[in-house]
Amino acid sequence: MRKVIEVRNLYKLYRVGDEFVRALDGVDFEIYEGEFCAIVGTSGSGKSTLLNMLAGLEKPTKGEVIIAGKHIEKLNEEQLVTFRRDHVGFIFQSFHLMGTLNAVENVALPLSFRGVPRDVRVRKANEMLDLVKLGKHKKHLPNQMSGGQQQRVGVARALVVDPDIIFADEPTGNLDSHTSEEVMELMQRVVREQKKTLVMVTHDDHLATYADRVFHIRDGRIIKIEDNRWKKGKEEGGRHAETNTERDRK
Ligand SMILES: Nc1ncnc2c1ncn2[C@@H]1O[C@H](COP(=O)(O)OP(=O)(O)OP(=O)(O)O)[C@@H](O)[C@H]1O
Repeated sequence: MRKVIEVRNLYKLYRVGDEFVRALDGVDFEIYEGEFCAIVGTSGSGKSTLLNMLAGLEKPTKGEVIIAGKHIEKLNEEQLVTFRRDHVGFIFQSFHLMGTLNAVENVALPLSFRGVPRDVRVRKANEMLDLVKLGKHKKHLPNQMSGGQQQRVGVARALVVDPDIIFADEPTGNLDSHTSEEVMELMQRVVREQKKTLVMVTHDDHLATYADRVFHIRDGRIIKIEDNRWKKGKEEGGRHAETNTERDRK
């Protein structure tokens, strides 16, 4: 199985007044093609900082982030924009949909930034909305849809560019618990069907159980990597046996 994300000895220090905050304090892991991974930790543990490093939105203080074979910590701003456009899809907590555009137009938007012809954009957006089971809401504006439906549009929009990796930052943070479970089931299904790699950040231990592997982060360190595929009895469970042990480095 192909390695899609490799993080080596990653540090991020922030200066606050005279002090340094170690937001990431020596992080190492690998994520493979087709995995659904959750990064879980309490507020301030370093989740968003880690996701920002993986997405190339912030530079690490030290260490390596290798995505699809590219050292992204070495890319300049312009190269990072290209890298994100070509390899990455995002799902946000607050959906980030355009209020004046209907569901099809919202999903098609990332394709227009790539210069895809209109008929192809519309066809792909329609396909993605069918995939997330929003066939009946294609012409609806965001304010004519529920939170769960809006996040389904968000999932379709992340998928439409056929990215190698999808990053999701608290994707169900604005949804009630029932709707959250539905969105998690949807993400689980699309990862499997579309063979995507999904990295999700959450503070919610229960939602993390939807992931294949769960990375527990505390004080900027990965303290444990759990493999849920064993519990779910999935066929490929053995692949990461070596990473399934407690790795408390304290
Ligand atoms: N720009 C910044 N300047 C200074 N300190 C920062 C900055 N960003 C994050 N930190 C600090 O780094 C640590 C990790 O923050 P981070 O936002 O990654 O945590 P988190 O797990 O995502 O928290 P939350 O769940 O509340 O979003 C915290 O101590 C935070 O105060």
